[in-house]
Amino acid sequence: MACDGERSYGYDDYKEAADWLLDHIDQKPRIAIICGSGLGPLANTLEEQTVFPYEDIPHFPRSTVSGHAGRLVFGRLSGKACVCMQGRFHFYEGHSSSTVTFPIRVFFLLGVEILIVTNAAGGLNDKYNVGDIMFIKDHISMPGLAGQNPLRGPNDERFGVRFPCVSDAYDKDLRNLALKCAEDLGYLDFIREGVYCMVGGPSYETIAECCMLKALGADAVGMSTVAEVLVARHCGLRVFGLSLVTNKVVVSYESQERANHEEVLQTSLLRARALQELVTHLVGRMA
Ligand SMILES: O=P(O)(O)O[C@@H]1C[C@H](O)[C@@H](CO)O1
Ligand SMILES: Nc1nc2[nH]cnc2c(=O)[nH]1
Repeated sequence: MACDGERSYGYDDYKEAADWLLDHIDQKPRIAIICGSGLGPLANTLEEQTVFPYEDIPHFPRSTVSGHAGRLVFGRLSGKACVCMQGRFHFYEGHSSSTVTFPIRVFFLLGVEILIVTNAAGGLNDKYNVGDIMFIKDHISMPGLAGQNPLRGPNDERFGVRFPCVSDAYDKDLRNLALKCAEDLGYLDFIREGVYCMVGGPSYETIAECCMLKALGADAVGMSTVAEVLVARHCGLRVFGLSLVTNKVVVSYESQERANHEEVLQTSLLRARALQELVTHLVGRMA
Protein backbone atom coordinates (compact mmCIF):
# COMPACT_ATOMS: atom_id res chain seq x y z
CA MET A 1 0.00 0.00 0.00
CA ALA A 2 1.27 3.48 -0.84
CA CYS A 3 2.27 5.80 1.99
CA ASP A 4 -0.51 8.36 2.58
CA GLY A 5 1.49 10.55 4.97
CA GLU A 6 -0.07 13.75 3.58
CA ARG A 7 -3.66 12.53 3.36
CA SER A 8 -6.32 14.63 5.09
CA TYR A 9 -10.11 14.37 5.17
CA GLY A 10 -12.97 16.86 5.19
CA TYR A 11 -16.34 16.79 6.97
CA ASP A 12 -18.05 15.28 3.90
CA ASP A 13 -15.73 12.25 3.93
CA TYR A 14 -16.52 11.41 7.56
CA LYS A 15 -20.22 12.03 6.92
CA GLU A 16 -20.31 9.78 3.86
CA ALA A 17 -18.68 6.94 5.81
CA ALA A 18 -21.04 7.45 8.76
CA ASP A 19 -24.16 7.67 6.56
CA TRP A 20 -23.14 4.51 4.67
CA LEU A 21 -22.76 2.66 7.97
CA LEU A 22 -26.07 4.01 9.31
CA ASP A 23 -27.76 2.65 6.18
CA HIS A 24 -26.33 -0.81 6.94
CA ILE A 25 -26.83 -1.20 10.71
CA ASP A 26 -29.94 -1.70 12.83
CA GLN A 27 -28.85 0.11 15.95
CA LYS A 28 -26.54 3.06 16.58
CA PRO A 29 -23.64 2.20 18.91
CA ARG A 30 -22.98 4.37 21.98
CA ILE A 31 -19.64 2.73 22.73
CA ALA A 32 -16.67 2.22 20.39
CA ILE A 33 -13.80 -0.11 21.20
CA ILE A 34 -10.42 -0.04 19.44
CA CYS A 35 -8.64 -3.38 19.67
CA GLY A 36 -4.85 -3.14 19.88
CA SER A 37 -2.24 -5.60 18.58
CA GLY A 38 -3.42 -9.14 19.19
CA LEU A 39 -6.49 -7.89 21.11
CA GLY A 40 -8.85 -8.27 18.15
CA PRO A 41 -10.53 -11.46 19.51
CA LEU A 42 -12.48 -9.17 21.83
CA ALA A 43 -14.60 -8.15 18.84
CA ASN A 44 -15.50 -11.80 18.17
CA THR A 45 -17.40 -11.91 21.47
CA LEU A 46 -20.00 -9.36 20.32
CA GLU A 47 -23.50 -10.78 19.91
CA GLU A 48 -25.76 -10.16 16.89
CA GLN A 49 -22.76 -9.15 14.80
CA THR A 50 -22.73 -7.13 11.61
CA VAL A 51 -19.23 -7.02 10.14
CA PHE A 52 -17.78 -4.63 7.56
CA PRO A 53 -14.28 -5.08 6.11
CA TYR A 54 -12.63 -1.66 6.05
CA GLU A 55 -12.36 -1.75 2.25
CA ASP A 56 -16.18 -1.83 1.94
CA ILE A 57 -16.69 1.43 3.87
CA PRO A 58 -16.38 4.69 1.90
CA HIS A 59 -13.06 6.47 2.59
CA PHE A 60 -12.07 4.01 5.33
CA PRO A 61 -8.30 3.36 5.48
CA ARG A 62 -6.78 -0.16 5.24
CA SER A 63 -4.96 -1.95 8.05
CA THR A 64 -1.56 -3.50 7.19
CA VAL A 65 -0.21 -4.87 10.50
CA SER A 66 -0.19 -8.53 11.57
CA GLY A 67 -2.59 -8.94 14.51
CA HIS A 68 -4.94 -6.28 13.05
CA ALA A 69 -7.73 -7.87 10.98
CA GLY A 70 -9.18 -4.74 9.34
CA ARG A 71 -12.90 -4.99 10.12
CA LEU A 72 -15.55 -2.96 11.90
CA VAL A 73 -17.72 -5.22 14.03
CA PHE A 74 -21.08 -3.91 15.23
CA GLY A 75 -23.05 -5.85 17.83
CA ARG A 76 -23.96 -6.16 21.47
CA LEU A 77 -21.61 -6.51 24.41
CA SER A 78 -23.28 -7.04 27.78
CA GLY A 79 -26.51 -6.07 26.01
CA LYS A 80 -25.15 -2.67 24.89
CA ALA A 81 -24.82 -1.59 21.27
CA CYS A 82 -21.10 -1.31 20.48
CA VAL A 83 -18.77 -1.03 17.53
CA CYS A 84 -15.31 -2.62 17.59
CA MET A 85 -12.37 -1.75 15.40
CA GLN A 86 -10.62 -5.03 14.77
CA GLY A 87 -7.41 -3.45 13.59
CA ARG A 88 -6.26 0.14 13.89
CA PHE A 89 -4.02 2.46 11.90
CA HIS A 90 -0.52 3.54 12.93
CA PHE A 91 1.80 6.34 11.85
CA TYR A 92 4.56 3.85 11.23
CA GLU A 93 2.46 2.29 8.45
CA GLY A 94 2.93 5.59 6.63
CA HIS A 95 -0.52 6.94 7.45
CA SER A 96 -1.15 10.63 8.16
CA SER A 97 -2.57 11.49 11.59
CA SER A 98 -5.79 12.30 9.73
CA THR A 99 -5.96 8.72 8.46
CA VAL A 100 -5.02 7.23 11.84
CA THR A 101 -7.93 9.06 13.46
CA PHE A 102 -10.45 8.85 10.61
CA PRO A 103 -12.66 6.26 12.39
CA ILE A 104 -13.00 8.39 15.52
CA ARG A 105 -14.89 11.20 13.77
CA VAL A 106 -17.01 8.61 11.97
CA PHE A 107 -17.89 7.12 15.38
CA PHE A 108 -18.78 10.59 16.65
CA LEU A 109 -21.14 11.08 13.70
CA LEU A 110 -22.68 7.67 14.41
CA GLY A 111 -23.59 8.91 17.89
CA VAL A 112 -20.83 7.20 19.88
CA GLU A 113 -20.27 8.80 23.31
CA ILE A 114 -17.63 6.58 24.90
CA LEU A 115 -14.37 5.33 23.41
CA ILE A 116 -12.48 2.37 24.86
CA VAL A 117 -8.92 2.17 23.49
CA THR A 118 -6.62 -0.78 24.02
CA ASN A 119 -3.04 -1.31 23.00
CA ALA A 120 -0.03 -3.52 23.45
CA ALA A 121 2.85 -1.71 25.13
CA GLY A 122 6.33 -2.22 26.50
CA GLY A 123 6.63 -1.94 30.29
CA LEU A 124 8.98 0.84 31.43
CA ASN A 125 8.01 0.85 35.11
CA ASP A 126 10.31 -1.53 37.04
CA LYS A 127 7.34 -2.82 39.04
CA TYR A 128 5.40 -3.91 35.98
CA ASN A 129 5.33 -7.54 34.82
CA VAL A 130 4.62 -8.98 31.40
CA GLY A 131 0.86 -9.62 31.29
CA ASP A 132 -0.05 -6.66 33.51
CA ILE A 133 -2.92 -4.47 32.36
CA MET A 134 -2.29 -0.76 32.85
CA PHE A 135 -5.26 1.61 33.00
CA ILE A 136 -4.05 4.75 31.28
CA LYS A 137 -4.34 7.81 33.51
CA ASP A 138 -2.40 10.16 31.22
CA HIS A 139 -0.11 10.17 28.23
CA ILE A 140 3.06 11.68 26.85
CA SER A 141 3.04 12.16 23.11
CA MET A 142 6.54 12.26 21.65
CA PRO A 143 5.19 13.03 18.12
CA GLY A 144 2.76 15.58 19.59
CA LEU A 145 5.48 17.43 21.46
CA ALA A 146 7.39 17.58 18.17
CA GLY A 147 4.44 19.12 16.31
CA GLN A 148 2.70 15.99 15.01
CA ASN A 149 -0.65 16.64 16.71
CA PRO A 150 -3.66 15.15 14.86
CA LEU A 151 -5.57 18.40 15.45
CA ARG A 152 -2.95 20.43 13.57
CA GLY A 153 -4.41 22.33 10.63
CA PRO A 154 -7.71 24.15 10.09
CA ASN A 155 -10.16 23.48 12.93
CA ASP A 156 -13.65 22.28 12.04
CA GLU A 157 -15.95 23.63 14.77
CA ARG A 158 -18.51 20.92 13.94
CA PHE A 159 -16.13 18.53 15.72
CA GLY A 160 -14.73 20.70 18.50
CA VAL A 161 -12.89 23.79 19.66
CA ARG A 162 -9.55 25.08 18.38
CA PHE A 163 -7.69 24.62 21.68
CA PRO A 164 -9.07 21.61 23.56
CA CYS A 165 -8.00 20.97 27.14
CA VAL A 166 -6.65 17.46 27.66
CA SER A 167 -5.66 17.44 31.32
CA ASP A 168 -8.69 15.17 31.80
CA ALA A 169 -8.18 13.11 28.64
CA TYR A 170 -8.73 9.78 30.40
CA ASP A 171 -12.05 9.76 32.24
CA LYS A 172 -11.55 9.25 35.99
CA ASP A 173 -15.06 7.88 36.60
CA LEU A 174 -14.63 5.26 33.88
CA ARG A 175 -11.24 4.33 35.33
CA ASN A 176 -12.71 3.94 38.80
CA LEU A 177 -15.52 1.83 37.39
CA ALA A 178 -12.94 -0.35 35.62
CA LEU A 179 -11.08 -0.76 38.91
CA LYS A 180 -14.28 -1.99 40.56
CA CYS A 181 -14.79 -4.44 37.67
CA ALA A 182 -11.20 -5.68 38.04
CA GLU A 183 -11.81 -6.18 41.76
CA ASP A 184 -15.03 -8.14 41.09
CA LEU A 185 -13.15 -10.36 38.66
CA GLY A 186 -10.22 -10.93 41.04
CA TYR A 187 -7.77 -9.23 38.67
CA LEU A 188 -6.28 -6.60 40.96
CA ASP A 189 -2.94 -8.48 41.14
CA PHE A 190 -2.18 -7.56 37.56
CA ILE A 191 -3.92 -4.20 37.23
CA ARG A 192 -1.83 -1.00 37.22
CA GLU A 193 -2.55 2.64 36.61
CA GLY A 194 0.02 4.68 34.72
CA VAL A 195 1.26 6.96 31.99
CA TYR A 196 1.42 5.76 28.39
CA CYS A 197 4.08 7.25 26.13
CA MET A 198 3.52 7.26 22.40
CA VAL A 199 6.48 7.01 20.04
CA GLY A 200 6.37 6.89 16.24
CA GLY A 201 7.86 3.41 15.69
CA PRO A 202 8.14 1.03 13.93
CA SER A 203 11.57 0.37 15.44
CA TYR A 204 11.44 -0.42 19.13
CA GLU A 205 13.32 1.85 21.51
CA THR A 206 17.05 1.91 22.01
CA ILE A 207 18.35 1.35 25.53
CA ALA A 208 19.13 5.06 25.88
CA GLU A 209 15.60 5.96 24.72
CA CYS A 210 14.05 3.57 27.26
CA CYS A 211 16.11 5.15 30.05
CA MET A 212 15.00 8.60 28.90
CA LEU A 213 11.29 7.64 28.77
CA LYS A 214 11.51 6.18 32.28
CA ALA A 215 13.13 9.38 33.53
CA LEU A 216 10.31 11.38 31.90
CA GLY A 217 7.76 9.55 34.02
CA ALA A 218 6.27 7.15 31.48
CA ASP A 219 5.21 3.70 32.69
CA ALA A 220 4.58 2.03 29.33
CA VAL A 221 5.54 2.79 25.74
CA GLY A 222 3.72 2.05 22.51
CA MET A 223 3.04 3.23 18.97
CA SER A 224 -0.64 4.14 18.94
CA THR A 225 -3.65 5.39 20.94
CA VAL A 226 -2.69 9.02 21.63
CA ALA A 227 -3.83 10.48 18.30
CA GLU A 228 -7.15 8.60 18.59
CA VAL A 229 -7.65 9.90 22.13
CA LEU A 230 -6.90 13.52 21.19
CA VAL A 231 -9.40 13.46 18.33
CA ALA A 232 -11.98 11.70 20.52
CA ARG A 233 -11.61 14.29 23.29
CA HIS A 234 -11.79 17.10 20.72
CA CYS A 235 -15.28 15.95 19.75
CA GLY A 236 -16.34 15.31 23.34
CA LEU A 237 -16.14 11.53 23.65
CA ARG A 238 -15.32 10.13 27.09
CA VAL A 239 -12.27 7.88 26.97
CA PHE A 240 -11.14 4.80 28.85
CA GLY A 241 -7.74 3.44 27.80
CA LEU A 242 -5.74 0.40 28.75
CA SER A 243 -2.35 -1.01 27.81
CA LEU A 244 -1.48 -4.67 27.95
CA VAL A 245 2.18 -4.91 28.99
CA THR A 246 3.39 -7.44 26.43
CA ASN A 247 7.11 -7.11 27.15
CA LYS A 248 9.51 -5.34 29.45
CA VAL A 249 11.69 -2.83 27.69
CA VAL A 250 15.43 -3.42 27.68
CA VAL A 251 17.38 -0.96 29.83
CA SER A 252 20.72 -2.76 30.24
CA TYR A 253 23.51 -3.10 27.70
CA GLU A 254 24.23 -6.54 29.25
CA SER A 255 20.72 -7.86 28.51
CA GLN A 256 20.18 -10.54 25.88
CA GLU A 257 16.44 -9.66 25.62
CA ARG A 258 15.24 -8.27 22.28
CA ALA A 259 11.82 -6.62 21.78
CA ASN A 260 9.86 -8.35 19.00
CA HIS A 261 6.32 -8.32 17.63
CA GLU A 262 5.91 -12.11 18.07
CA GLU A 263 6.30 -11.73 21.84
CA VAL A 264 3.75 -8.90 21.72
CA LEU A 265 1.21 -11.12 19.93
CA GLN A 266 1.92 -14.13 22.21
CA THR A 267 1.38 -12.17 25.42
CA SER A 268 -1.81 -10.70 23.97
CA LEU A 269 -3.08 -14.23 23.42
CA LEU A 270 -2.32 -15.18 27.03
CA ARG A 271 -4.30 -12.24 28.39
CA ALA A 272 -7.01 -12.20 25.70
CA ARG A 273 -9.61 -13.80 27.94
CA ALA A 274 -8.98 -11.58 30.96
CA LEU A 275 -9.13 -8.51 28.74
CA GLN A 276 -12.36 -9.63 27.17
CA GLU A 277 -13.93 -10.26 30.56
CA LEU A 278 -12.77 -6.92 31.91
CA VAL A 279 -14.07 -4.91 28.96
CA THR A 280 -17.32 -6.89 28.85
CA HIS A 281 -17.89 -6.29 32.57
CA LEU A 282 -17.02 -2.61 32.23
CA VAL A 283 -19.40 -2.06 29.31
CA GLY A 284 -22.11 -3.90 31.26
CA ARG A 285 -21.72 -1.53 34.21
CA MET A 286 -21.64 1.68 32.16
CA ALA A 287 -24.71 3.83 32.74
O1 LIG B 1 -1.87 -1.21 17.97
P1 LIG B 1 -0.98 -1.41 19.15
O2 LIG B 1 -0.54 -0.13 19.78
O3 LIG B 1 -1.56 -2.37 20.16
O4 LIG B 1 0.33 -2.13 18.60
C1 LIG B 1 1.56 -2.24 19.31
C2 LIG B 1 2.48 -1.16 18.83
C3 LIG B 1 2.93 -1.74 17.51
O5 LIG B 1 1.96 -1.64 16.52
C4 LIG B 1 3.11 -3.16 17.81
C5 LIG B 1 4.50 -3.42 18.22
O6 LIG B 1 4.70 -4.77 18.47
O7 LIG B 1 2.22 -3.41 18.92
N1 LIG C 1 7.26 1.29 21.19
C1 LIG C 1 6.93 0.12 21.67
N2 LIG C 1 5.75 -0.41 21.34
C2 LIG C 1 5.46 -1.61 21.85
N3 LIG C 1 4.34 -2.34 21.68
C3 LIG C 1 4.50 -3.47 22.41
N4 LIG C 1 5.70 -3.46 23.04
C4 LIG C 1 6.30 -2.31 22.70
C5 LIG C 1 7.56 -1.72 23.05
O1 LIG C 1 8.38 -2.26 23.78
N5 LIG C 1 7.81 -0.51 22.50
